[in-house]
Amino acid sequence: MDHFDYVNGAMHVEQVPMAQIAQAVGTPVYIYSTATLTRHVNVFRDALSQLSDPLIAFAVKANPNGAVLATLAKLGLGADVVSGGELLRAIAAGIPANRIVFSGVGKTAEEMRLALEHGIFQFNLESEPEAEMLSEVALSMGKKAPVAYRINPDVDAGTHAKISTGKSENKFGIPYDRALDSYAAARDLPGLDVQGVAVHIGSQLTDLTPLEAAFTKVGALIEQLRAAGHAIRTADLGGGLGVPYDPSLPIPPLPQAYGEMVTRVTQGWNVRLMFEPGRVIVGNAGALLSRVVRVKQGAQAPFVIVDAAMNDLMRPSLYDAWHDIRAVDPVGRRATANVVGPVCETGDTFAMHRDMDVVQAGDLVAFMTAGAYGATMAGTYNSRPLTPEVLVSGDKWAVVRARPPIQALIEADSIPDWVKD
Ligand SMILES: Cc1ncc(COP(=O)(O)O)c(C=O)c1O
Ligand SMILES: N[C@@H](CCCC[NH3+])C(=O)O
Repeated sequence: MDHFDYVNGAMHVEQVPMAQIAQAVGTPVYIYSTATLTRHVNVFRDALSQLSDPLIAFAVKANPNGAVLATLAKLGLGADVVSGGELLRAIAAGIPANRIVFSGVGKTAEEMRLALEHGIFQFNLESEPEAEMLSEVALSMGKKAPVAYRINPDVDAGTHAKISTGKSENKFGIPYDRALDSYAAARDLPGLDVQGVAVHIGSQLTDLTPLEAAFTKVGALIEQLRAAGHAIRTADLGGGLGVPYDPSLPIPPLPQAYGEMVTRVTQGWNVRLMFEPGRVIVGNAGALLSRVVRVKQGAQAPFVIVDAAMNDLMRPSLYDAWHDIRAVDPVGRRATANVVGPVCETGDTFAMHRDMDVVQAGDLVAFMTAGAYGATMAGTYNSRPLTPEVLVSGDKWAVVRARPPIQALIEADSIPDWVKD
């Protein structure tokens, strides 16, 4: 978090005081650091420097903001997309189609057509019916779709159940034991060009062991597929590397250790390796800035009521996720408090019994490590407008997504005359 730090006692993002952004844009507001994004891309890329021409496809779902994507595009990243919307955002941000991979269990024919029109690098298929549909769509356009099957290796990623994707009971991928049959069927589909294998076992992983187990299974499968006559040229190892949120939990492995493991395990595979990192690129490059509305006495601890809520940052209510909460101008004292938002749900709670900076009404607080799965998962529950987003670079900053006027929420509805009468 070195680009989010205290200068003369007040928190800055690079050279810009957070208070200046709050003053100009209002709160809550997401703030991203270009310097941190750049550093993370370089660290991740350096960790893979032993590999020849890896494709690093940023998982757009982690942060689809156009300015963030354009920053990553400039740094040479590709994109892993899971919808037509993400595909169009990636392309609009300058990510070339030949660096885009399309994941997801529910791609529609329309989304397939869009991706084929743009000429993306690879579709990661997740079922046989999907393969059949893609083949038909490609044929109808006179094309062949480049595909990999995402396999489900039945490996427990050891992360939160709601973000585990590699166990046999999860909806993702094709069962490992049936993979040879699925590939054989895909080879017979005239609209497909079967080029690879893909895997992604979950997110916020804090241990490399399950990743290594999954990759080892991919390596064994590549051998079997080649023996069966498939020309496997790519292997997509997904994303999943965790970032440090809570110092009381095991510290996630660094990209360097991940890169060493990947280099070792994939030796001799003779494929182009692909990666889909999300959180590790953007997580610590963002914070959610919020203002304390009031502090209310509680039975055990005071409730710090802030103007951000579960609709702005869903992770605590959805996964009991822990985000560090810091005063932007700390007074130098700490105490135990509960931090909650204004939404009418008990789940609108960011922290309970948290030892934190003492704050009072009007103070600014920053929710750290909010650059991944923050703004992208926001909604308008309780008729709250979507949170604006700001990108900082050195001493420059810009609003990269404006706060929509409340009126826009109301005007979005149309009331038919027969309801009014
Ligand atoms: C297919 C796929 N690729 C990549 C990612 C990115 O994961 P992470 O943000 O954990 O790196 C995800 C999300 O878990 C995913 O579902
Ligand atoms: N939304 C999740 C990550 C989901 C990963 C998507 N496959 C989180 O905030 O941790």
